[in-house]
Amino acid sequence: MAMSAPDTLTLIRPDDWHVHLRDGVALATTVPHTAAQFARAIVMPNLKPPVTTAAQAAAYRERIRAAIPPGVAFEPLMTLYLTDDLPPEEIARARAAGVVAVKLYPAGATTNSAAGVTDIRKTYRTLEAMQREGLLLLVHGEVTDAEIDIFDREAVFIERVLEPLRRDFPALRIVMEHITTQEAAQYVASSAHHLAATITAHHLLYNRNALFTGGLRPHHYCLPVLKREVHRRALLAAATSGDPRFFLGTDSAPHPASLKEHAVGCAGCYTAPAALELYAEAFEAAGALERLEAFASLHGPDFYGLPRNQARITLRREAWEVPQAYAYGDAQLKPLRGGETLRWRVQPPTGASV
Ligand SMILES: NC(=O)N[C@@H](CC(=O)O)C(=O)O
Ligand SMILES: [Zn+2]
Ligand SMILES: [Zn+2]
Repeated sequence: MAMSAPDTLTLIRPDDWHVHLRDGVALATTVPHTAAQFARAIVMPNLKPPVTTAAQAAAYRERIRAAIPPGVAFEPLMTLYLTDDLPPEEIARARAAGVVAVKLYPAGATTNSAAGVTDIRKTYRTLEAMQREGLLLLVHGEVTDAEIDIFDREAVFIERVLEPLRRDFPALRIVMEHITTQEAAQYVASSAHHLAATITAHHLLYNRNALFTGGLRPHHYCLPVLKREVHRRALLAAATSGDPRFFLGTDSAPHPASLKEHAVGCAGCYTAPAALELYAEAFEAAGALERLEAFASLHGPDFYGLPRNQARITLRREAWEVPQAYAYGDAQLKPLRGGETLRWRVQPPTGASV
């Protein structure tokens, strides 16, 4: 990594291996933010209705491309949404259309997961096709059983779902998305092959106290929910370890402010406008800024079997205030840290209002 001065950090342009861009008018806000920082992004398929066919993924990719600002290089990498009856035949079509992965949402686990998988065994023929065709499986790794405490759902998922799944599909490449616990970090770090994990900036920066500091903080609510400090530290250690199984996935997940600040508030933190700055803050606090490039720009493409990017991006130590809100169609979208000052800034600045 070129670190010409401690106040400047230049790295290969990163990719975001887990992002929600939504659809329709939302794309005018989300796509410029993500494309300003990231060369590529794995685009989540949990639209309403979900993206379940190769043709839908290709059409969605065109809508995203139409929202990329002129002169900006950005490639959306598309995913399909796994359901109990996603036909195995769709996998070859998906691969031919450039789809790189399929996303497993246990039914009821998170936003727009109602159409998700009710029993993993129902998807086995499709998983076989994925293993054969080389598509990755991305997982939201939480069980949904009402009797399992929300803070334990990730660890129980590993034991009950992921471990048997990996035994049954030893050649399937799996990414445990947005891991939040020490158990998940240890499980991934101790797995010999075909398993990796993404980590969000907010799970590196906050523990569950952030949900209740001075009152209920809906903009810190996401799924999997923030955990204890011991878990945050384990995630930070994993992200900064240099272990190629861990890489960047923001899980930037926009919702209108009115639905976040609501009696039944939506889960998701909007971090895209300052994503790299937030990661830089977390890595710097761990004394590991020199490890940011591998986590943000190298490990992801290596695991996905895609080329590393050529272009570079520079962060400068510069105080700037994150806008309180962005226009989001007719609604308002409040980013994480809105109205607060960050100490790193991507050059040229990207977090401005759209
Ligand atoms: N992370 C979240 O809290 N929300 C995501 C869904 C998800 O990634 O689980 C969303 O789509 O809003
Ligand atoms: Zn998720
Ligand atoms: Zn997500």
